[in-house]
Amino acid sequence: MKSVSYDSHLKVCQNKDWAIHKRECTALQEWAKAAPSPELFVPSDAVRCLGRLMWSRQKKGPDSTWRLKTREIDAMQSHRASLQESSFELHTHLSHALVRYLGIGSSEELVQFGSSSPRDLVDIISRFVTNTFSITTPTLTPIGASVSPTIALINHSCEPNAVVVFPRASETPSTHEPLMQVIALRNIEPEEEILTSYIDTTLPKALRQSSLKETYNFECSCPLCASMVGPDPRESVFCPKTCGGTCPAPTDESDVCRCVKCGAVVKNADAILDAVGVGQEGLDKATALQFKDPVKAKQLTTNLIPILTSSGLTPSSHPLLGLIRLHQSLLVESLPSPITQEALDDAIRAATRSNTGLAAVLQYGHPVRGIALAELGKLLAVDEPTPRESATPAEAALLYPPSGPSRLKLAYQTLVRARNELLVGFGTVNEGGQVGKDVRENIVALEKEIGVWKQGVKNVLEDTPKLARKP
Ligand SMILES: C[S@@+](CC[C@H](N)C(=O)[O-])C[C@H]1O[C@@H](n2cnc3c(N)ncnc32)[C@H](O)[C@@H]1O
Repeated sequence: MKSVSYDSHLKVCQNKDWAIHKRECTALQEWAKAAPSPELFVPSDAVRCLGRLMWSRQKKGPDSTWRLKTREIDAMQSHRASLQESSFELHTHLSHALVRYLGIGSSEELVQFGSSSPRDLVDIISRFVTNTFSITTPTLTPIGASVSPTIALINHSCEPNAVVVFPRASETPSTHEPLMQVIALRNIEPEEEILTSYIDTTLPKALRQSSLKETYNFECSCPLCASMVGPDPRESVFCPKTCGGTCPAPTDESDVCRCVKCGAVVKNADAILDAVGVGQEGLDKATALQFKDPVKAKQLTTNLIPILTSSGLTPSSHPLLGLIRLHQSLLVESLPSPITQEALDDAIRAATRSNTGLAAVLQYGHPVRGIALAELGKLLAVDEPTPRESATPAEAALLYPPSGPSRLKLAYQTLVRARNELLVGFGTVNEGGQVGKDVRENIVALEKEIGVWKQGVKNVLEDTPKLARKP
């Protein structure tokens, strides 16, 4: 049997957790016994988090902390009375799973959790769905669910002025869990509302709106959703006459699209619509296969990206950006050992396209941009297994990624940009989070390497005339 233990200095946490842990441990064992397949041995993060909420409601006695927490959670917004039909399935599924996890056999048994009826249970589920945050690693991979009644007071905008992150604060010893923080992405004026984004804002308006409606039950009227100005880079195609401008991508409602710069008309609207449809389907499939069958997922992204690119979509457009980002992570995950120049260069090209796309749709300092730039910078800084023989300057200018000293210089510049953005997105007080601190170390190491290289060149230059003078 596998076991996890608390560090000696985390005894306080262990004692605090104990009351709930006793119940959770039994519930997890019972759940695993009834699981139809090994992938379902552990309930979802949502069910586990809801289980903890219910056990904390069940906890009676003089412990005022639990009472306070329960009161705060009960004060959070619920949409029970106005649930969208599209979210019935999610709520029903969560209710069934929760009841099974808690081992509740009848509605009378709900009373011990402070709920008198299934209606109360739907309220709890709705509060949970409406107010939960994903817990993320320092590189923004979701690893769990969390409820913070205070942070849940913050409303949504697709153009947020703040973000919720979990940076490892500089004064926190590395063994402690990083805390949830709200970081301002720009100066926020007194009386100005603090707004975060609940969803992926790289998605086009229709998808953002449907996701907000389904999960949070409101229609967003933020400046980005209300904006009618110019094509949205999330759904745009390059000018068919390659004038440098872009055109709004065709949609089912409107297939007459013109370049905003030169007015040229997009002729292949149907082909673009088809490519977007196929791309969306492929992205869903590849995302589902990402961990189960990464080879197949990579095959899908490899085949689909050229189709969408040749239809004219810009790299910031949906679903091309999603495919490029997934492709990059699949390439990085499958880098061979020892690494080959070809695999490394492929990963760098994909990371560069991801960054180009993200820069067009996310504001400066957004944590996702910072992390993506750091990934690109780190890839560029990897020692080249077989650097290219020096080409002429004209040839070299056409080759990407560059090789040799130019590559080192680009790695350095990219990491500096990454650090500046990470300081914004994860907070200067947190030194840009764990990734910000790692990047700073990479920059220092590169400065030394570039310094050594420059010194080497200087030495060669100084020695060359003397050597040339030799008979
Ligand atoms: C996490 S809560 C935010 C706090 C909530 N407004 C409250 O008073 O408790 C999310 C809910 O707030 C509302 N909400 C958040 N942002 C909104 C927005 N931009 N426009 C309209 N309603 C919004 C929606 O009802 C949503 O389900």
